[in-house]
Formats: sequence, structure tokens, C-alpha cells
Amino acid sequence: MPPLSRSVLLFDLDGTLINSIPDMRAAVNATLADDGLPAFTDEQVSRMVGRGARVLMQRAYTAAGVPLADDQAVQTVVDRFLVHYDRSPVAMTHVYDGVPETLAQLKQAGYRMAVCTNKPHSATLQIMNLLGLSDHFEVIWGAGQIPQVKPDPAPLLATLDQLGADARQAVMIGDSQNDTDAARAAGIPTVCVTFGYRHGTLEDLRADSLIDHISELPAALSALS
Ligand SMILES: O=C(O)COP(=O)(O)O
Ligand SMILES: [Mg+2]
Repeated sequence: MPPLSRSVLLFDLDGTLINSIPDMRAAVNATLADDGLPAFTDEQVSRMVGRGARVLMQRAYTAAGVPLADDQAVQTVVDRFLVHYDRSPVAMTHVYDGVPETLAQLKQAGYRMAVCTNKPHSATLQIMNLLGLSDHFEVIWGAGQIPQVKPDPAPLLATLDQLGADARQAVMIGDSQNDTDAARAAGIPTVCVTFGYRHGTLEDLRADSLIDHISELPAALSALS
């Protein structure tokens, strides 16, 4: 596989490494139930996920017919959602097939790896620990440490900064336009999985490479350089 002209891999989490929708759906529905509102399905929640907990709550309450009035209302509901989510974050969440093996293979080949997710930071750390994924990564970046989330490039650049690396060394691996737009703005090429929680078409992603299974990633990375 080496020489590695781009040796730093930035991975998205939800929809790329793990299927986290069922536990997010449960926490969304528990939050809505606190307000006497009806539940959504996995399918509906997957269309709300992507830009972090604040946008998830805004979309859920808007879809329930009671849009959140202001920033304070959003924050209050996000805090309640996180209490529900932190209580049971991986009961129904699973790591996609082939992920641990592929991460081990990439590490062995000399890649340095980080996660950069729009999921809130403390939930991200807890979930990755519980799923046994943390040890593969030098940096785990979750939302809330800076105001911006993907598709803003700032979280990717902050993750690279923590790695002591720069955009010219990096490839982003994700599942949605939030990932590809952020990466493009940072000058970083992208590999996208064709599963996950993409909202538009595959073409909308404008990814440099598409893979149907994570085991295809090493070859896709080699073909990029
Ligand atoms: O939780 C979200 O909204 C999205 O998370 P992701 O950036 O890992 O896809
Ligand atoms: Mg994702």
C-alpha cells in the first residue's frame, strides 16, 4: 500500500463507522415524549441526523409541528436529549461489518487516524469506548469544542491541528455531504461510503471515490495517491 502521500485519515463516525440511528431514535423519541409529542421511526430520524444534536432537535421539533422558538429553547431540548442518549448510547448501535479489521490493517500500513464527528464530544468518547473503537485513533474530535460543525471545514482543521498534521496529508472518509463539503473547503480529498445517512444522491456527494464496504477503503486510498 505505501508510499503514503496522504497518510492521515479523518473518519466520520455516524453512518460511516457505526450505525447509531436506533439509539439516537430512542433518545429523540424519549425527548419528544417528555413534551407529549409522538415518536419518529429510524428512517425519519436518519433524515434528521448529520449536523449534530442542535440541528437534530430543531429538525425533530419542526417535523413534530412545534418548531423551537429560539436558541435557549434549542439548548434546553438538546440538554434533555443528551441525558436520554448518554443513559443508553450503544444498546442498539453497532459497528459496521469489517470496520475493526480495516482500521487495524490501515494502522499497520502506516496511516495515522482520527475521528471527526458532529456528534457531541462526550457522547462520542463514551460510545467509541463502549464499542471498543477508541484505540485505533490518535484524536477523537466531537462537536461542542468550537461553535462550528461540518460542513464548515473548521472541525477538520482543528482535528488536523491536534494531530500536528495539515490538509495536504489528509483524506476524509465519510457518508454525507456534510463531510464532503467540509473536506472540499479544506482542500482534502474524500472517500465516501454508499451506505450511511446521506440525504441526497451519490452524485450530490461529489466524492473523489465511493466504496460499498469499508474493506474497500485501503484500495481506494491507494488509488487516490
Ligand atoms: O450526529 C450527527 O449529527 C452526525 O454525526 P457524524 O458527523 O459522525 O455523521
Ligand atoms: Mg456521518
